[in-house]
Amino acid sequence: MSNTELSLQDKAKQRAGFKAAEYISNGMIVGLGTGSTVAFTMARLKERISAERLSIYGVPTSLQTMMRTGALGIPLVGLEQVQTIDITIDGADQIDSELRLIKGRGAAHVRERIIADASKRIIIVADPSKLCADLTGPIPIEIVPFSLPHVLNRLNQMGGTIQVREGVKKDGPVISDNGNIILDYQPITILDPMQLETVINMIPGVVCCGIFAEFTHKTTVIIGEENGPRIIGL
Ligand SMILES: O=C(CO)[C@H](O)[C@H](O)COP(=O)(O)O
Repeated sequence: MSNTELSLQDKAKQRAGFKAAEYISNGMIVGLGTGSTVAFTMARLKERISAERLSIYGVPTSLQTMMRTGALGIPLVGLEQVQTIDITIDGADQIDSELRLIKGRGAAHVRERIIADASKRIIIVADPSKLCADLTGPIPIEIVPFSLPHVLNRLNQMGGTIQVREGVKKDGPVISDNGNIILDYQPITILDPMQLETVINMIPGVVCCGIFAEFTHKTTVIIGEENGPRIIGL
C-alpha cells in the first residue's frame, strides 16, 4: 500500500512501527508481536536487512506473524533455540498512564505474554487512540475449551459481562493458535489491574488474560503522534 492510501490512524501506526525498528541492532534476537502496528516494524526491519545487511533472528508470537515474516524473508528461530530475547516489539489495545496494557484483540496474548516474559526489554507500538488514563476493558481471556462453563460461572460471580468471541469468517467460537477459546470479559471496573490479572489467571481453565501489568519496569511505549513518535518510559 502506498503512503498516500494510508488512513490517518494507519499513518500513526506506521510512525510508531518504523521508530521501533531503530532500536534493533546487529545480532539481536527480536520478539515479533502480532497486529497491524508491529507489521510496520517488520516491514522496516526487512528494509534494514537488505540495505544495511542487518543480521537478526525473530521469534514470532503468532501464526500471523510467522506468515508475515516468512513473506518478508526475516529469519526466524523458535523459543527453544534461544536463551533470552533482546527486545520484543509488540502492539497493545489499551495503555494506561503506568504503562500497564490490555492485549489480545488478535487472540495472540498467550504467546505474546510468554515472549514478553522471556525478553530483556519490551517496546510497545501504538497510535494515540490506545492511550488511556485507566484500563477499562474488555479483557480478552484465553481458556481451555473444556473449562468454558466453569470459567463463565466464575466470571459471572465477579460481575460484568462476558462474550464468547465468535469468528467473522467462521461459524462458532474463535479458536486461538493454541487451540483454545477466547472470551471477552467486561468487568464493572478495573480498580487494580495487577490484582484483577492475578484473580482471572488463577481461575482453573484460564490460560491467561490480556492484562499485562507486570512488565512496566522493562517497557517503552512509542506513540505515533502527528508531529513524530513520542517515547514514553525507558
Ligand atoms: O494484542 C494483540 C494481538 O493479540 C495486538 O498486539 C493488539 O491487538 C494491537 O494490534 P494493532 O496493532 O493491530 O492495533
